[in-house]
Amino acid sequence: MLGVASLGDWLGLLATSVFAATQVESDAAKGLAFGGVIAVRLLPALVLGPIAGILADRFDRRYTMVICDLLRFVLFASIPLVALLGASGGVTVTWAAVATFLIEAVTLIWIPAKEAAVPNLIPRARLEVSNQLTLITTYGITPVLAAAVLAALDRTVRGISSGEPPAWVEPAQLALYFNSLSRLATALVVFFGIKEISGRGGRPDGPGQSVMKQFVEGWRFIGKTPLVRGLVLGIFGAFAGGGIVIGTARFFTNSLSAGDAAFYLLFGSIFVGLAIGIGLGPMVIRELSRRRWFGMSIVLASASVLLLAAAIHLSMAILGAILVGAGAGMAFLAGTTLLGGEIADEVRGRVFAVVQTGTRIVLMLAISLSSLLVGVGGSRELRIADLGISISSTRLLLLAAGVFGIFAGISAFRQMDDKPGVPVLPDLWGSVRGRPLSVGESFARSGLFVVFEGGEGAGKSTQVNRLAAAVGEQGHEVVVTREPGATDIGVRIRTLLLSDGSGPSAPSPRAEALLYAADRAHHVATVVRPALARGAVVVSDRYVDSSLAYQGAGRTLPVDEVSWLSSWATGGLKPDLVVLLDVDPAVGLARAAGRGTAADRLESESVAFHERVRYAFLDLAAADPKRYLVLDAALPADDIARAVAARVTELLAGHGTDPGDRTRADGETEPVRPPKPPQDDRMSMADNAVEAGR
Ligand SMILES: Nc1ncnc2c1ncn2[C@@H]1O[C@H](COP(=O)(O)OP(=O)(O)O)[C@@H](O)[C@H]1O
Ligand SMILES: Cc1cn([C@H]2C[C@H](O)[C@@H](COP(=O)(O)OP(=O)(O)O)O2)c(=O)[nH]c1=O
Repeated sequence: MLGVASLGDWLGLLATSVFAATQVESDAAKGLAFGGVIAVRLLPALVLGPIAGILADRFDRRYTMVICDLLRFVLFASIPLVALLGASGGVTVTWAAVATFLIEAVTLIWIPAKEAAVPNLIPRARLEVSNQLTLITTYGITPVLAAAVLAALDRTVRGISSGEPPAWVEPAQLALYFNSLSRLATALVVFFGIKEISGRGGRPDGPGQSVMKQFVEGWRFIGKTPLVRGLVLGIFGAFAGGGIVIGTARFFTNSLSAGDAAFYLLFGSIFVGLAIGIGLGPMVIRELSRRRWFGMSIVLASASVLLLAAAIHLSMAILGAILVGAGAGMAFLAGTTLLGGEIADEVRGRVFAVVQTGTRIVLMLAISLSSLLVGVGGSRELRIADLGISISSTRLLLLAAGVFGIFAGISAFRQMDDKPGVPVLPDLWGSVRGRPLSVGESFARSGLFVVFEGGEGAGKSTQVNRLAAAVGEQGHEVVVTREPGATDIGVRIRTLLLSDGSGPSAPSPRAEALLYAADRAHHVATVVRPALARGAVVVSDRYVDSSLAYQGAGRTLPVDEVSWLSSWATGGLKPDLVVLLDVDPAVGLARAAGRGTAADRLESESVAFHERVRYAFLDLAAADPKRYLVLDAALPADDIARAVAARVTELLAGHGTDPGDRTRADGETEPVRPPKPPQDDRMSMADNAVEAGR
């Protein structure tokens, strides 16, 4: 209903401002005229915005909406009726202006009441979809539709009446009647159909607070709540960027030596972008944190303004405009949804009023100032003859707006980030593919976490014990542990995983991956983290990499899915050092067989399986060489033990002897002081091993 009713508004704004601009000659005057019309249209927001918010919070929102719509019904209808009743041209035009002003004023009161009511009607999870619909009809489809409908109406009327049509079927008048009736319909639907808008029993008397106090309180709430402040500033920033693009578009198309058609194309592109952003945005980013999405969208919009500033061809400018629209649309959608979902009912009306008043004022200032500025500066431009580009004031303004917007986006992002420490781009990428990164559980950690990895019979158990003895001798608390099976629950999981040979009783690959992850989650929570928090050196026989190698490469499950599962299980805990004992599967399996115990379910896998596992381990090590010590497992056990002890001693020294000074919040973050790369003979051993693996 809202979408249909706002049909004429957009076209009106555009048409009048262009019309005004064509009435004067000089560039500066054009700028002034274009900006001036828009400024006048948006002026009522300044006066009425604050009042609207208080009305929405103080009185029954349903009655506010119904009264506003009835007023608009009368006002819209009055414009053509005055002319029909035979008023003189001057009176008609004056009344049209007065009525438009009044309609604008009433709309200002209607919107916050409606916006504040919506979150009460719709479950939170559906809020985004509802906003999507409202915004896309208001900003995305309607302006385009309005142009099409008006053009079609015009042609039809002229076609039927062949010649000058009678006054009452003038397309513009028909559109006004249409507007008028759609308002009446909205009023009736809201009054009889959506009684729930009144909320919890209505609020006929409003809270017992003075209007002034309510006003001040609303502003204080916005200023003091970081999320709301970030949202409000971010939305303003997005509108300022959009405003500058609209305000400069006319002159910008000139600097591309493109005509009026190009201007309309550029203007239309912004709205196409808005529709794309609002309509498709949520589908693309899926589970991404909405708070992060908001900041990122503003950065996207601003960066696209930069693209626009640098555009040397109309196609580049159109792409820029579409992206500006998409970014602004997504920011607007995310912002509105966050505001609706996270702000208490009592202050919601005022916050929405500030947003709508603010956006109008920001838009007004951005459009009028920028069109004025480029109008004045339009004649001064620097031609770079060879490239055929002119560096006009328009481009400089766009450049400044883009840079400013990027800073605004980043600062909004920082203020309200709900996943601190989680890297931004991997999170975005993961979300697009349906697996957002989770926040690393933070805890104060002062110990050292060393993990041994490698194939069967590589000598991990042997080396774990050797290292534990060596570190213990240095006076550190050592916790020796392993996966799977270091806890009571783990022992039971281990039985499920490794006994029961093959056939239908064996877990399926995904079940196997989940069981290892379950063992790991419990192990990390009950053994590893508490020990690290105490400052102990934790030495584990296998950890996450085993899952990546065995379940990922071995069972050929997607490695990034297994990785995500493990990082969810561990809350992002990464080892400080992974010692990879690289062994030829033939050698390792023979050694394992030599232990005299029966081969378990995984040991019985094919040689090809174990080959895949081996190369997966080597790939992981090659991807993060700082964190890994790769050793050839064929070396004598004593040599290996010495190399490992040396590296761990170095790490312990690097952390300082007092474990207390290494307190940090752990997560996906690297250690504060990353271990130094291996030196001397250990280096050559590592290289040999990696070399052997290639
Ligand atoms: N560096 C080494 N050289 C030769 N044999 C070794 C070496 N390290 C361990 N072994 C032997 O290989 C077998 C498997 O060792 P183990 O530590 O149990 O490996 P894993 O825990 O990796 O399966 C044991 O019999 C052990 O004595
Ligand atoms: C930790 C882990 C182990 N495994 C496998 C590797 C081993 O074959 C098996 C048990 O490992 P392990 O305890 O090292 O057995 P052993 O001491 O007999 O060598 O579990 C995985 O497949 N995924 C994992 O995440």
